[in-house]
Amino acid sequence: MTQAPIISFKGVNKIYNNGTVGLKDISFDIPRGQFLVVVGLSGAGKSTLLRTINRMHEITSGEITIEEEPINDYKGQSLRLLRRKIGMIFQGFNLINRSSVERNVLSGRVSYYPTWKTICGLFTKADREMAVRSLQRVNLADKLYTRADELSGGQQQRVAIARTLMQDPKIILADEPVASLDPLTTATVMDTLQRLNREDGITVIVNLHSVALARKYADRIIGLRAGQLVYDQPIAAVTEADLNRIYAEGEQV
Ligand SMILES: Nc1ncnc2c1ncn2[C@@H]1O[C@H](COP(=O)(O)OP(=O)(O)OP(=O)(O)O)[C@@H](O)[C@H]1O
Repeated sequence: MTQAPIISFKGVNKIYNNGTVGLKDISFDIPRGQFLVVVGLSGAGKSTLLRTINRMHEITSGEITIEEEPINDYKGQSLRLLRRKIGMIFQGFNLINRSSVERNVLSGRVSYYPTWKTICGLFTKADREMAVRSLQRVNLADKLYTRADELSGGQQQRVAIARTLMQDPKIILADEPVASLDPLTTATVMDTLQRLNREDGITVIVNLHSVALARKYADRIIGLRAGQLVYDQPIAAVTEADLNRIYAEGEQV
C-alpha cells in the first residue's frame, strides 16, 4: 500500500486583497520524506506557496491537507499544533541578534511554554539539553554561548535550523534560505537540510533561485510561473533545457 502524502494541494487559489493572483489552481501531493525544490522567476508564487502550508497566508479557495487533515479552518490550538510540526527558515535568518545562540535556539520551544516563562527565560533542563543536541545536529555545539550576530551568515542560518529542530518538526519550509550566502556557506546550509531530510526523515520544501542547487539537492523539482504549476518532475527526469524553459518562458508573461 502506498503511503498517504504528507501534504496535498487540491485546486488551491490565492488572490491577494489587491487582486494579485498568488496561486492559480494548484494541485499536487508531497510524499513524506521528500526533498522538494520549488523554482521560478521572482514573483512566480514560490513564497506564497510555502506560506500557505503553515497558514502564514490564507488561501482563497481549494483545500490543503496535511497528514490527510484539511488545515483551512484550523484555529487556536489546532493551528498552534500545526505550526509546531512545521519549521520555517527564511532568507534573513530571523534571529534575535543580540542574544546568545542558546537563547535563539530555545526560542524554538516557546510554543510549549506559557508566555511569562519564556519572557523570564525559564526553560527546563531537558530543553537546554535539547538545544545542545539541536546545535550538534547542525555542527555548531561549540557556539552555544556566542552572540548570534557574531556568527557568519551560514552559521546563523544553521542556528535558525537548530531553532526549528526544537519543534521536532515533520516538515521544514525554507524560503530562499541561501540567497544571501556565498557558495561555501551555501553548501553547509544545504548539506544540513539534506542531512535532516535523509537521517530524520523530515520532509523539506525549499524555494531556490539557483538551478544548479535545485539539481544538486532535490528529489523532485516543481516550477511555478505566474502562480501556476508549470513543471513537476522527479530529479532523474529533470533536464537543463526544462529548467531554462521555466525561466525563459516566464519572462514573456
Ligand atoms: N502581501 C501581498 N499583497 C499583494 N500581492 C502580493 C503579496 N505578497 C506577494 N504578492 C504578489 O504575489 C505574487 C507572488 O509573489 P511571491 O512572493 O509568492 O513570489 P516568489 O516567487 O516567492 O518571488 P521571489 O522569488 O521574488 O521571492 C507576486 O506578484 C507578488 O507581487
